[in-house]
Amino acid sequence: MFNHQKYDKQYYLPPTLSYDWVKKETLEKTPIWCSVDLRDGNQALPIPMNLEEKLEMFQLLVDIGFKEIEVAFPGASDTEFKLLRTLIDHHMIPDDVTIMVITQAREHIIRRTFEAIQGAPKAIVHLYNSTSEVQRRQVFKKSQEEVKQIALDGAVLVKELADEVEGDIHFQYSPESFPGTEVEYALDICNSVLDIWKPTAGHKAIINIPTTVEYAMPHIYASQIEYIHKNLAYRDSVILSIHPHNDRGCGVSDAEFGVLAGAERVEGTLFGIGERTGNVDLITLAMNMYSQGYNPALNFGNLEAIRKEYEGLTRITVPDRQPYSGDLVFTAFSGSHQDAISKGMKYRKENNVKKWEVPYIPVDPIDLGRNYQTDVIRINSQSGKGGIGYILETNYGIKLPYKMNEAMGYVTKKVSDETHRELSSEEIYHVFKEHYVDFQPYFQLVDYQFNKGDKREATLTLLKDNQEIEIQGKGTGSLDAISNAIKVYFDIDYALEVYEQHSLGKDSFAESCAQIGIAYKGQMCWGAGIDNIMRASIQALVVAVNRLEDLK
Ligand SMILES: CC(=O)SCCNC(=O)CCNC(=O)[C@H](O)C(C)(C)COP(=O)(O)OP(=O)(O)OC[C@H]1O[C@@H](n2cnc3c(N)ncnc32)[C@H](O)[C@@H]1OP(=O)(O)O
Ligand SMILES: CC(C)C(=O)C(=O)O
Repeated sequence: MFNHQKYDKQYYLPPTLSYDWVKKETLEKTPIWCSVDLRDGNQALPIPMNLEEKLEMFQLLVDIGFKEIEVAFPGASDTEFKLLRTLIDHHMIPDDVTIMVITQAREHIIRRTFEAIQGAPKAIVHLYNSTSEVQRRQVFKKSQEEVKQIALDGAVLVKELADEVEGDIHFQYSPESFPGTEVEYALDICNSVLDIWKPTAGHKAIINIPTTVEYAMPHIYASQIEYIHKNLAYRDSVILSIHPHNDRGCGVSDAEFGVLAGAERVEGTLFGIGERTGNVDLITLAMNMYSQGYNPALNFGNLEAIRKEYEGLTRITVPDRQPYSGDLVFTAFSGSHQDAISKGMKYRKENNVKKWEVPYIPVDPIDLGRNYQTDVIRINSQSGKGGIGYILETNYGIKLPYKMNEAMGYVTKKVSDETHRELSSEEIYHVFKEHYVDFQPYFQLVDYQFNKGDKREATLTLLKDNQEIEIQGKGTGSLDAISNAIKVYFDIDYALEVYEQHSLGKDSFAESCAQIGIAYKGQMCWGAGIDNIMRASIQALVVAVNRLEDLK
């Protein structure tokens, strides 16, 4: 039964509430990013990555620029253990990258973890135990003191074992299930763990506060983090880290507010892959900074390729609307958005604008490996002339007169509406060709010539009813002469109101596209031609005349 009365708040407020974080505007200093793709991300995959896939993922993370990577839960499986041995034994960890391994605060798992990292020049050992009221009562059946003791015993053992290995071992502690834990109690455990580790400014420890399950709104998390930030022991010797999940859909806000509140490090995954609704998406966080002019110290210039590789390794598909990385996030289908984007892009080009400020597109798709041809504007029945004109111009170099573009807009919209689907740029070009270039049901142009070089006297060869006919006309110029020949032969009068023409390429051999609009009985009829300059304009006129209703 759908019954909200079954639920109650499952979070705790800190004993004193302060909201200094609200006064800060945005993330100005890049936090330390720690990727947990190979651990928390992997933990959430129906088919966890195999060794080769993990090694490829590690390399991908290194290439993006991560300097801290949680590579494994070595106590979990042989594959996790082997990953560490492979990375360490084959010297695959760059000097500026620190690996992290996670362990429950349980003796045999801690010992196995240290076996896994033997020989690593540098590593973070991440110790955790669950501290929430619900888990103390239901899972462990232990008191606050007893659960705290699990953490302290773990901290002692981790310190002992670290002293026995050669590498530079840093410590991290997480009060797992923090959102369901009394905040003062969580702080007390963290400070007691720090009392054992005795971090120094030169050898800092990490205290990592997760929203293991996101139970509250982001401002609650920020207030909790601010409280911990202000009351943490050894503060100058501790890196305060956060690890947001996304159960309420606020992982990104949790992370941003958490950093405003004093966190210096953020754990998360690419594309937000992780337990249940995921970990915080580090791409979104980094790109949020980037799009305000800050260097996120991670490079997503090839995000399209990163996504494809990630999808292959994890067998998870990134949603089309995932911020920054989804297939459709730069794409406008709707007419008014397309109109503004197309005008914004034109303005940008014509005015040589340096900063990015195109309406409806927060970052330049090019920066993330996307393109303007296929990513920005796509056409369906919600689209308008602006978008359709943009597709023709960007993909085919065809610029239509305003009113013709409008007519083309309605024709294209109708096709999409009737077929009930999106139209590709090729299909849009096809619609244009069919309706404005090839539309000659009543007569077709075969040939033309001007008498003895005089452009004011034209002879046209037309095909009508399967027969070639020759017609002549005189005028003030070439097109006028041709138009008069048509008018006289068909005994029809119209006004040639619009005539535009442009080259379809940069060199002198490039074809030309002509557009002609003729007014007849209060209506505009349009035609286009693609050929050499003269033939293109005659073709355009022939199409426009073929549209006149009295010709039928
Ligand atoms: C929020 C997070 O993401 S935390 C990370 C979670 N990640 C994972 O769990 C992935 C890897 N985990 C694993 O492979 C396994 O769970 C292992 C290898 C760690 C442990 O496996 P098992 O020993 O079979 O235990 P399992 O996980 O099924 O059960 C947990 C048992 O450990 C106990 N336990 C859990 N944490 C602790 C702790 N810190 N100290 C003592 N006991 C603990 C539980 O109470 C339970 O005890 P029970 O056997 O008496 O019922
Ligand atoms: C172990 C911790 C950091 C964790 O993964 C979580 O609480 O989500």
